[in-house]
Amino acid sequence: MRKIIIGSRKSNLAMIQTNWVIDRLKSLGLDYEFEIKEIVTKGDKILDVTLSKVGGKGLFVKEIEKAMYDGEIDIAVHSMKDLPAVIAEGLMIGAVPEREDPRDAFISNSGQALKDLPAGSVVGTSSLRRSAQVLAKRPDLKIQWIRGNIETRLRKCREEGFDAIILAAAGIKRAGWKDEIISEFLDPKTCLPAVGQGALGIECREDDKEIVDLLSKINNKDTERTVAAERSFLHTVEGGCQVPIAGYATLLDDGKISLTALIASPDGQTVFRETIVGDDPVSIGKEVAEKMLMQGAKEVLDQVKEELDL
Ligand SMILES: NCc1[nH]cc(CCC(=O)O)c1CC(=O)O
Repeated sequence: MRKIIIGSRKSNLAMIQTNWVIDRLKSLGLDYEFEIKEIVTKGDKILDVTLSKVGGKGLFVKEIEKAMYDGEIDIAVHSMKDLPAVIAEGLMIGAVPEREDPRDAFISNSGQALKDLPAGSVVGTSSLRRSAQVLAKRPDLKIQWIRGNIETRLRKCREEGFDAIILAAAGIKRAGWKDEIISEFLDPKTCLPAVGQGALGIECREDDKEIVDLLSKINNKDTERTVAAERSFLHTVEGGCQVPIAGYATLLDDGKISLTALIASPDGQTVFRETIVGDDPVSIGKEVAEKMLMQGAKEVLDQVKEELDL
């Protein structure tokens, strides 16, 4: 019997996600044993600067990928939205299970919705994507950077002068918090989710056929296709840095994919938003990206990268 070793960051959410995947794999009833190996990443160590300044995506994955190359672990469970658009050579996403709620959750101390918050209220987030979209709707609010895991942010929200914070609904739900702590589920029209938000990406070595085969059994085709469209958009526009970019795709009744993409300036004053419908995820992602870049989103992105010194 093969023992499969799964690498995980030690945060509460990472462990919950890893255990969720292990349960899914165990329920297949195959003869495997599973063990979790904790891995500390650079993103877990750096807590004092905004993520966008220290390299954004990839920060949570490098050490995990090294452990995979070294054969220390066989599988790694990632939040899809933390994965860079390009997966490291020799590794692959073996499964994208069914997506959790992709929306952002607005949590205010008063219980008020985003539109009802008094002018000058302080909203905590460390995501340029969220802050740009909040400021686009409510330029009268103040954004204050906040870091830490879900529990830390919820505590800081109450204790450190914030009026509200924004977190991914998926993380809150997976971590076992009740919907009642959420003041408002932000509609994708108000705050378009991050590429891959709410989905997990399960990484493995390409040449480990046994694991590739095993993971394919917990893949969800619909989630895989929609997330692939979002990631194709990300891949075409980005080049590895943290900018106010959002992408969210859904499946239509006729089987086509509808992909909405957004690129904004950090102050929310300039927003490019496009929806495109098609069959092939990779082509529509590329197409929507090229369209937006041509319409002027390229200048916005270049400006952001310059300001962040990327
Ligand atoms: N960048 C942090 C991160 N990466 C994945 C999640 C959880 C939700 C998900 O799977 O998208 C979160 C927390 C958050 O954004 O509130």
